[in-house]
Amino acid sequence: MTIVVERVNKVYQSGEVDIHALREASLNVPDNKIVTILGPSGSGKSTLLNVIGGIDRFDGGSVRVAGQSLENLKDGQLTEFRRTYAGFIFQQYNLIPTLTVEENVEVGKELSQNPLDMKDTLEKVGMWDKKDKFPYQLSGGEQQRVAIARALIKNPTFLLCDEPTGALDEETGKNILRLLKYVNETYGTTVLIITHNQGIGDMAHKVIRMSSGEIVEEYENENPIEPEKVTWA
Ligand SMILES: Nc1ncnc2c1ncn2[C@@H]1O[C@H](COP(=O)(O)OP(=O)(O)OP(=O)(O)O)[C@@H](O)[C@H]1O
Repeated sequence: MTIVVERVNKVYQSGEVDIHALREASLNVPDNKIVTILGPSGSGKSTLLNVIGGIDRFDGGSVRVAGQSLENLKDGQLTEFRRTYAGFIFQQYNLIPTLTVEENVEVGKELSQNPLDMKDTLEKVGMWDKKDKFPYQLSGGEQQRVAIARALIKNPTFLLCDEPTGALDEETGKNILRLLKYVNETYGTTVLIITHNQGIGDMAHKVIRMSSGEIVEEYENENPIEPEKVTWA
């Protein structure tokens, strides 16, 4: 099991008010699977991803990822864990505007002790021929490919994707989903995808629905559909 989350709570203090971003959240993610996380805005999806990826600490419960219990790790160890195992992909790509495609991906490579080959990785995402371009010279879909390459070159155990197609049109978005599926199948990388697009759930092996910090639904798809066939919403 790549990821085991058990009764995790996360509380943010906002002035006098406590915000329960996660309430007793429990979840198992088997190895090499694609998991989609659905739920309304503010339901705790990003918080769950950040907890699993070692970005956020949590308030009780346990998270076991790639054989490590995150609640027991000191800050430096948590940073090391994040660098070694987790690849992050965001809606807004977060590329460094003053660096070329190759230099942006190099940033990911430098974080890893066991990186993949640069040319191989950029070829896999279809961006080798644009390796000397800057982000502003690329379309949204191309920028997201670079962001995926930056995460992928670390050779992570799992990819955490927060609305990876949220800024993209249907055709480009489906291309990105196809790439994520390809990465899952080729490298055995576990892929977690947060989305507001219900249809994306149909291409996942497992679907989780969150509401008010709780995981309220969890089911497995026997036959996940191809990304091209996803109903776009
Ligand atoms: N750093 C923070 N400080 C205070 N409250 C926070 C913080 N981060 C998240 N929250 C609150 O925790 C709750 C869960 O937020 P989270 O971002 O996990 O939800 P989400 O489901 O990912 O939402 P969205 O779909 O809008 O991104 C929300 O009420 C949010 O306002």
